[in-house]
Amino acid sequence: MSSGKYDDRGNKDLSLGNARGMGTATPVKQGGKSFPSTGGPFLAGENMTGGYGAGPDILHDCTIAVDRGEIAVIVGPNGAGKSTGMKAVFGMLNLRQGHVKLDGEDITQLSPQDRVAKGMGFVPQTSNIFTSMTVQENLEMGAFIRTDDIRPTMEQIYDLFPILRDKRNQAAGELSGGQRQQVAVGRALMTKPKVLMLDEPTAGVSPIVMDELFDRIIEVARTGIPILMVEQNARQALEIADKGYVLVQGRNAFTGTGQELLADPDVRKSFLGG
Ligand SMILES: Nc1ncnc2c1ncn2[C@@H]1O[C@H](COP(=O)(O)OP(=O)(O)OP(=O)(O)O)[C@@H](O)[C@H]1O
Repeated sequence: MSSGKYDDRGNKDLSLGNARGMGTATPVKQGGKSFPSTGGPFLAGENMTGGYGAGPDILHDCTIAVDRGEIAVIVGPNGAGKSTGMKAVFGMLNLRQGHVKLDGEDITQLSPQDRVAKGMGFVPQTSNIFTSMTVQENLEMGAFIRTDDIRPTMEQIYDLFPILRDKRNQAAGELSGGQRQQVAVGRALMTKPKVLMLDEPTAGVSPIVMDELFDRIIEVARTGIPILMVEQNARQALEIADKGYVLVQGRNAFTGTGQELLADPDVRKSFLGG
């Protein structure tokens, strides 16, 4: 398994303001146990409280964020509100309290479409590809907001996911689970996002395919795109995470670096199977 510390591996794009080592280390002020963190996340949902429609609150003062050049992972039990937190950051929930900030700008009131135009890419957990369209058509659909030449981006995506080049004329619905997830991530990359959000990118795939997908995700992060993702495979995901959030019942229970969370006895006992 690869480590989340990838900025010494020749990532030329990380010069754009990697927040690591800048500012003073301060504890994250939120519910639950936290570890020191550096300031200035690139994308953050801060102190979010809200639910679906007129229903009860699912999120309670919940904060999730990702820094420049980093991978942040959200883990927690089923029903903890991980997907809801992602939807809130993407603008699919009306927050009663809290803010969403992108590169310092308050985008809480923007629609999901406007957030995409601002540089956010989101791969939802389900229905994230057009199964009856070919792989290439899926990628073209991903570029719907662009008016410039999309071919160079498509070539980059085929370089990143070579199997998609081989299967570009095949219906996406005929691909394996892991390959479909590559189509979904590739489609989101077609907008040339500044930040990528992934909701359970390894859902339903074998451990080997999961490792491959994580390696590809690390590669995407190395191109300079911060990644905020939800994962069921908590231990493996925290291994590649710069930052981790453990959510329980819509609240922050533990926050720290991936390594801190993996080493924490309480986190291990309750969420990582000892
Ligand atoms: N569209 C919806 N309308 C109403 N309630 C919802 C909706 N989606 C999710 N919920 C509720 O919100 C709570 C949190 O669900 P959510 O899917 O965010 O959890 P999760 O941590 O992502 O879980 P899982 O790991 O099972 O995907 C649950 O009680 C769920 O029933």
